[in-house]
Amino acid sequence: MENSPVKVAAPKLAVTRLTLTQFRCYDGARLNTDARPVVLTGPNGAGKTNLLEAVSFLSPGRGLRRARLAEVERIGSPAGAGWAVAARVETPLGPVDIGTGRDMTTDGTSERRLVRIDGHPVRGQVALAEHVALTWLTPQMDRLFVEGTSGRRRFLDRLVFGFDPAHAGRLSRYEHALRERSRLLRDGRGDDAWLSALEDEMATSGVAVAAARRDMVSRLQQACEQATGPFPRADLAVSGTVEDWLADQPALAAEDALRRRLADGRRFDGGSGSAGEGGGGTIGPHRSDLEVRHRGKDMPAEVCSTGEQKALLIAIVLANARLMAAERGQPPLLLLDEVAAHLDAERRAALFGEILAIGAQAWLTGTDVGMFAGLGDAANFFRVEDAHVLPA
Ligand SMILES: Nc1ncnc2c1ncn2[C@@H]1O[C@H](COP(=O)(O)OP(=O)(O)OP(=O)(O)O)[C@@H](O)[C@H]1O
Repeated sequence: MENSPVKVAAPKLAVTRLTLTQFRCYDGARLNTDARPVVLTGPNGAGKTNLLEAVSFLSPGRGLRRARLAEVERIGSPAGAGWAVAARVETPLGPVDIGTGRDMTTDGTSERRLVRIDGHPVRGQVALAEHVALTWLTPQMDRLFVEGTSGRRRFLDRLVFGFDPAHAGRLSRYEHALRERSRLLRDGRGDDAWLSALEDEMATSGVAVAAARRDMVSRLQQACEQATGPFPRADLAVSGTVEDWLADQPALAAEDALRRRLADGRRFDGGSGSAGEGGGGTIGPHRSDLEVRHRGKDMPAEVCSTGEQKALLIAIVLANARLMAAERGQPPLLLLDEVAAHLDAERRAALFGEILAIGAQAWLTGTDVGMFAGLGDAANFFRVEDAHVLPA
């Protein structure tokens, strides 16, 4: 029997209304909640993860499935309808109405996402990070430590967005310049001044990206140190050439060094030698990695068991939420897809206890409502059935 855990702190950031239109399996759906955690239960294929995915579109990026925008549109929806997610979000600065969806004004092949904040269109998605911080754990992330570095970089960057919304802009400027430079080098076009301008952008935003990740990892490590309870202690490090430079030289010197290395590496980066994950150059923050070790086992995360890897991820996500609550007075939204089912009763109670103590609005899914009994009346419960959301 799980005990109803610890006191409920006042949540600071919470979705209180969510409306989906032509989104995945939903023709239309509306869900009203309060700031407590949200539990969604129902059979396989009912539409639980799709609701979490809808919430994930309240932050910049491609959502928790990294879907192409066209895939998100309900199969069988009226031609040209386009999908949309609208939400009322309570924030420490007051309520915000966020609307987002695929841009249907072009030829229907657009991968551009439109964003409206309080009814006003905003350029790009970066503005979302100024209002909503969110982190997710999905079953697909069970392989985060064993797959390529890009997933771990994305995971880390999402944590950084929560503290530093400008990180999203820096990252997209860096990636844009990186792609442009690769294209010019590959095509054998591009004069010196053009390439230098792109490399200058890469040096300034790239070093800022690396510095923000280093700073995040060091603060997150401290939050991991303070963890109590049954989740494993994680040791974190971010590895990469620029990160190494930043360990013993100021940012301006690192920028100069990166600019020089880029200018010297044009011939190599234009050839096949730079192929591989991230492409377009052998050094820079597109090559960095988040390295995680299980302290108790004294082992790198990638050789830990699947269950241990999941527990490490939960430990990191909770440490991040505690850190945000302490530093910003505002924990992030937590989207925890099928997390409870994989935990034993002790860890499940510890997870619920932490969520409530931090005051985060966590969105939790599972097939069995009994798994969530430990939350007592401290959560909003919904039953999801055949693409319909019903109060439990
Ligand atoms: N673009 C789409 N149009 C219509 N239906 C879709 C679309 N994309 C996904 N679906 C369907 O949505 C349904 C619900 O998926 P979802 O992942 O939300 O289920 P779930 O309740 O989380 O299930 P599980 O417990 O198995 O994880 C699936 O049957 C899926 O085929």
